[in-house]
Amino acid sequence: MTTAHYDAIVIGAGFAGITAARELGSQGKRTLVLEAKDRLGGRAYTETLAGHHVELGGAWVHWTQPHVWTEITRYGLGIVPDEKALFANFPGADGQMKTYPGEEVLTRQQELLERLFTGWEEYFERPHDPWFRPEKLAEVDKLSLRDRILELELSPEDENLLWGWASGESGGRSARGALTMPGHWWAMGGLQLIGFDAIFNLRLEVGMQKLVELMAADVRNSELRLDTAVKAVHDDGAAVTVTTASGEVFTASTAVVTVPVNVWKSIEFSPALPEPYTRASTETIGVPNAVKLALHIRGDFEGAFYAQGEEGAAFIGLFPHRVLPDGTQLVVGFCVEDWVDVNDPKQVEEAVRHLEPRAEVLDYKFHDWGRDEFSEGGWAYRQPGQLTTMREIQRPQGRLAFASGDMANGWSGCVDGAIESGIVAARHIAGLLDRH
Ligand SMILES: Cc1cc2nc3c(=O)[nH]c(=O)nc-3n(C[C@H](O)[C@H](O)[C@H](O)COP(=O)(O)OP(=O)(O)OC[C@H]3O[C@@H](n4cnc5c(N)ncnc54)[C@H](O)[C@@H]3O)c2cc1C
Repeated sequence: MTTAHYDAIVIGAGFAGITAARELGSQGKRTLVLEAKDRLGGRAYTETLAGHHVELGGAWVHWTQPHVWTEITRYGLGIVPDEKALFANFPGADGQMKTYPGEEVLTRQQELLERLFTGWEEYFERPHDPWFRPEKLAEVDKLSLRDRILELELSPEDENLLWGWASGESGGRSARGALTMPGHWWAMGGLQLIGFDAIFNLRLEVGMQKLVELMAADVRNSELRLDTAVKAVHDDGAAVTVTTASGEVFTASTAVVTVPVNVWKSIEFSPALPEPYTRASTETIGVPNAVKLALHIRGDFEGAFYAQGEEGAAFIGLFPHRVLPDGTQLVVGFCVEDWVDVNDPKQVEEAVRHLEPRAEVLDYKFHDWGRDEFSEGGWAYRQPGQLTTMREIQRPQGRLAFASGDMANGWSGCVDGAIESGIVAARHIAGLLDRH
């Protein structure tokens, strides 16, 4: 049993946790960071495939994302764009996969996205304060992406350009995803396509996990324990006691809980968390069945491509990443339901070939975020109604503050939002410590 006393215990060492620890350390507060995995980064997870960095978690960043861009500037990191798609495969009007010239179909898809968000400036007048116009938010927060696409009364071919996108981002079904999720990103990106589209293209040369490691190296007054899963958190009003899965006990004046929202329900909090917290965790914000794959492929075609399946496809999309000098390429795939066993290379190849029949899979790496007990889901993608109540789950409880990229005010669902959320939680905790 360990009894050392800290100012704050930070639970989780993803971007939110490391940011909170760095903020608190810079103000002279002593922290203990407890991380369940054997590495930093959480949903930022960089691997190597065919000799190149590939991201199995968060990948894309952009200068319109103020918090992550500050870190990129601070550490002087380079960025690389993904390969531009020369052709794109989508389901055509009859539902069968069809190849289009890349530029033509992607422009058409973008025009449809513009229609989806026409007039959207009314809803998020101040994007970093999504509740600024509550009466307007109430009008749209109840809608799913499916509701809005059906409202547009598009031709079957145009609808098919959107179903794969909408269902993929939503985590399997376009009826699951709240329209306000991409709508808020649209507002954050300057209420225009260019700002929205830009967040799906640039990655860090050194890999996303390296950024969190650089930030962690700058955390002062702190101890870090990896392989230390937290099982219980008790706030007795005077101090916080944290018990780990192996039975170790740590105490501190406060704690910052930065595990994903979906994981809250798996930790015993006493007193119990208020109902909105348990509801959000049980309903899920992070998409429940997210598998991300990095694939090394070759095929009898020139250049990079983009492919998007129909709603319900085994792989919801293939995104171009890098064409290698030998003509083979790295692509990224997402699988959002249990329709394919990603441990089985034959099933993976079949799913890839549904989207691009000429592709041959040489090798691949993946991470199943849904089955990962320390994330219980992938990227955050709220469901209808969840934005209206999100503010309730941001509130500190007693000596606990909560931080997560899943519930940021700004770029929720992104690394940027995780950093924002870590800063806000640390500010609250530092204030609490200073007052006592
Ligand atoms: C497949 C995928 C693709 C994505 N793509 C992008 C993208 O392109 N761009 C972008 O900006 N964002 C993207 N995201 C989202 C982004 O990765 C997350 O928003 C961000 O990394 C979340 O950071 P966090 O610190 O809030 O949570 P996490 O990174 O999940 O950190 C939480 C930490 O808590 C730890 N933990 C959990 N339970 C316990 C416990 N019981 N005890 C101790 N520790 C525990 C976890 O191991 C983890 O390290 C993506 C996410 C996924 C999964």
